[in-house]
Amino acid sequence: MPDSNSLHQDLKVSSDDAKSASPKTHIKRSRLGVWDFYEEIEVDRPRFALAPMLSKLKELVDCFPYLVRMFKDVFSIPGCPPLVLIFAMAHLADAFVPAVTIWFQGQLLSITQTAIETRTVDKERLIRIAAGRLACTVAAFFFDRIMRIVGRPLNAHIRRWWALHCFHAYARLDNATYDKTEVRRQLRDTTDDYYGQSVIWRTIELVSDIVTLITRSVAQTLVLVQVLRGQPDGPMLAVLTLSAEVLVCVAQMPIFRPARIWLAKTVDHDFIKMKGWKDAVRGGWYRKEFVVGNLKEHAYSEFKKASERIGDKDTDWSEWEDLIDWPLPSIWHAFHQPLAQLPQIIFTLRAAQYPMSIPVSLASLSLVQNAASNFVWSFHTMIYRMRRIEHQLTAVKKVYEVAKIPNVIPDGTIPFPEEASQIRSGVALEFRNVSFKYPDAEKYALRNISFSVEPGQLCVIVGSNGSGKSTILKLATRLYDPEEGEIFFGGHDIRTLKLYDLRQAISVLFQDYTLFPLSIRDNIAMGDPATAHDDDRVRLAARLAGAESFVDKLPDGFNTYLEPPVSTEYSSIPEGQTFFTGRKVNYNGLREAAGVKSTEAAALSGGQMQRLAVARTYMRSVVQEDSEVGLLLFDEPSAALDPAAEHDLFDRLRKLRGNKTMVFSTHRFGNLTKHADLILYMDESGIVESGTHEVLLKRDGEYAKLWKLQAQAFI
Ligand SMILES: Nc1ncnc2c1ncn2[C@@H]1O[C@H](COP(=O)(O)OP(=O)(O)OP(=O)(O)O)[C@@H](O)[C@H]1O
Repeated sequence: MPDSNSLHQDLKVSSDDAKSASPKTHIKRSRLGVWDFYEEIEVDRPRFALAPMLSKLKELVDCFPYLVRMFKDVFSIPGCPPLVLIFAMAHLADAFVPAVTIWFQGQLLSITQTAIETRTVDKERLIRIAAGRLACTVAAFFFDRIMRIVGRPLNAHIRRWWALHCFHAYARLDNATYDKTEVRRQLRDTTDDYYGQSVIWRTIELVSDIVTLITRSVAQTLVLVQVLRGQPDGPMLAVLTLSAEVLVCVAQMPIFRPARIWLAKTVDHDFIKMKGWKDAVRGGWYRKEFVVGNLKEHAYSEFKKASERIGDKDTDWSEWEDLIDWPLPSIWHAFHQPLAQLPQIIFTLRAAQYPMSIPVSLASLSLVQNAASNFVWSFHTMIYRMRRIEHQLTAVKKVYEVAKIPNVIPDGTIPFPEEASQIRSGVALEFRNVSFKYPDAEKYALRNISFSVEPGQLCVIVGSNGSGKSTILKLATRLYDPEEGEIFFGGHDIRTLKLYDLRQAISVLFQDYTLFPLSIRDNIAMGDPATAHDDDRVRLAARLAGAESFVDKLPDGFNTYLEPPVSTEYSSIPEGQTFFTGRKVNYNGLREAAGVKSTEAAALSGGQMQRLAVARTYMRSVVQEDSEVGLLLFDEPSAALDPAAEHDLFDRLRKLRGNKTMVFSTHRFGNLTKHADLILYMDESGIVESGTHEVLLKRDGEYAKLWKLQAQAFI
């Protein structure tokens, strides 16, 4: 583990100033192990020492409205207000227990003093004090129980509400927005569950802890001052004992931590390679290639070589982060030790000076130290919580801001279609001088593309890899908007149409389709959310796609999960371990009793998975007689199908589509292009040929060449 010295050294040795980020800041780059650390430094940083603390305070103040909103929201969750009140009351009542305990200790001290002076003891008072102390212990236990009992359902209510909030915030994001690095980061910071606790619940706990601890510390101090007022050297002992602790704690307060803007990344090939290999041996989906490729030895040797090259620099960023954020505590700890000894030293000196008061002083020293350790515990806990508050409040702010992340693709206002008949006869699609570049890409994916597909026509796009066929389909569904040019859908510029209506009117099957971690039934049913409940429709869609028979053969049929999203949990004792008694740990009996299968994932072939994806499309566009879909888009829907299944798919699609407009992107012409009303032949420069099969054959250009090449393969 690196220490602060190496951090300091690294920063000093290899820091250099990179290019200016803005007129008032520059970026300082440092090397920390395998990490490149970039920090934004203000050029005209004010000499004013409190500035970083004030920025931190401002940050906290900015988060405050979100905290208020969070509490308002929690109070609006059905069932929560009474639980919150009970929880808060128990917390507050608990805060006064230590102060009452000190008060009883003070009473004991005064009895001791009287006993020394008068040689008599008030027994009744002594019993009352003992009973009072006992009551304090019982009360503390009781309040703790209440907090636990109420906390559990409160957490559950909040978690449920929070899960819905998060789900909605995630689900509403469009593709281009989700792809943005800053959005991914924002989402990652608000992960909805942390050991079953939401950000909201953790914040509530934290805030109530801090309020309780402040109340507890203030109450304790007040009672302590009251009790020690009459004792010789009492206040001085109290001040000395507490100040040492306060000093250390205060130094650790977040406000004393400078506000820094930084990022760290690594370009160390060995570190990245090791991480890649670690993922490869741990992730189940790589195992097949791993085993078949005989990668065991190769992987180990690659990992070992990288590990030897990298040496001790193989540190995750989290280890450096601690040092960057908390460089001070060790210095303060050095002061702490001598300060902590001061009360004893003073006491010894005073005892030598006034030997008669030794018993009382001893009792007050014990009371002070007792109270101090209590106080210090509260204070330390409070500071520890305070360290988290900044992070926690920022998390709450992010929670609400995630729900407001604007989507990159702006919504239109015009409803579509104006009349249902517009859909039934198919919808026209036109690209007019469209150019498009993917975010962060340097090269244009499409340049000046124009074509027009009339309502009800079948258009097939063919051409070389990377020529932009899939991109055309992505732009037609507004996953992205073009940089230049316009796209018309049913005669409207698609940017003016309501996004929901546009996407309702289009059914699309992407080349890189995704099967969701849901049951096969749900995977097909989501093709048409409006009729998702209808099992017969799901079955029919599966039948049309040629999936029904193999799905029925699976042990759980349509309820099969391809990759179970929840895995079976086991105790931490590993399989095969032998106990002291000689018993060997074997989970097979438990697995059998619980009906856990030996392999949890259902294995389907690539073609079978593609049929499921096609079934989803059928569900949406073909099964429904009164379908609202007017344009069907297919991107390589037959890539994983055998020739018979492909022929079947193309044939069925042509027959079932009725009057709907259909656009296909494919490399495998089959007999599809023969039936096409329009064929677009693309290469990297754009659309190079267009027309019907006959026209293009006659032209004897690129399309004709490719067609003949494919036809020859079958002669
Ligand atoms: N998400 C992306 N980000 C950046 N560039 C992309 C992205 N997707 C595709 N591209 C690039 O855009 C260009 C067009 O890609 P597209 O997928 O549309 O081609 P295609 O004709 O469908 O290819 P294929 O026949 O291999 O499926 C390619 O140069 C590709 O590298």
